[in-house]
Amino acid sequence: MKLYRAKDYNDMSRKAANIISAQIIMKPSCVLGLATGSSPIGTYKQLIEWYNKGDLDFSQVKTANLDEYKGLTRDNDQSYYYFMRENLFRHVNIDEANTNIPNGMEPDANKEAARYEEIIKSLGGVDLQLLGLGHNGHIGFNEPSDIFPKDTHIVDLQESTIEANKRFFASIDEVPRQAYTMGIGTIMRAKKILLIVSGAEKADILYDVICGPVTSKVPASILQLHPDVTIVADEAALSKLENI
Ligand SMILES: O=P(O)(O)OC[C@H]1O[C@](O)(CO)[C@@H](O)[C@@H]1O
Repeated sequence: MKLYRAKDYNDMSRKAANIISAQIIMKPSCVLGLATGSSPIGTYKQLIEWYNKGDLDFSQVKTANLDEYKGLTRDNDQSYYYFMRENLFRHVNIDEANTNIPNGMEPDANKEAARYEEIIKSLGGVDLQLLGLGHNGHIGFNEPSDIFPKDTHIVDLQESTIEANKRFFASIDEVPRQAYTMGIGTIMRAKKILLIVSGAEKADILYDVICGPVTSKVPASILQLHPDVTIVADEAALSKLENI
């Protein structure tokens, strides 16, 4: 694992955007695995800024998002489809046909999981997977459990995740209870992984991810076994890792 220390959220976002930009410049037709949540918003803003300056071209880039809430339509402002459109896609020259997000409205979970896994395969796999870190150690929506789920699947969200994400909804009752997510195997098959972490409330879990045992109780700890992981974390998130 390579670990880069950022001063704060903005510095983390700039460093992460630099790594993604380098990927796009070195392979214009790359496949980016993308994430939602608060963590990547600054990274996407920075990429948009560089695109507007003429420094980046997304015309050949393909994307596959990690996850999507089950039961939210694309025009629901809390769907991850909506999030990606508002926070990145509509601001750059990416072809919508080249963007992929699980279909939260597909009622047949097995069918949607198989379809999404097949799409990632047909893209030739993910070149660079961007990840945020859940407070309970989840990546995508792979919650702590007894196993590392292999492929894309449907998941029951844990109370702590529902609690953490209720800030985006009018009330906790509106937070979906299920989501489609890439599996841990899907994520681990990415050629490179970029994990971004910000804030003191992630310090304990980031310590477990980097220094703790590899365990499905802390899903992101599996990243210790990936050959090409870069972590960009700010000082607050790294506060339990002073000696590293
Ligand atoms: O960046 P946040 O908002 O802390 O969320 C962390 C992770 O949780 C999710 O939002 C899912 O709950 C992921 O998409 C994200 O990477």
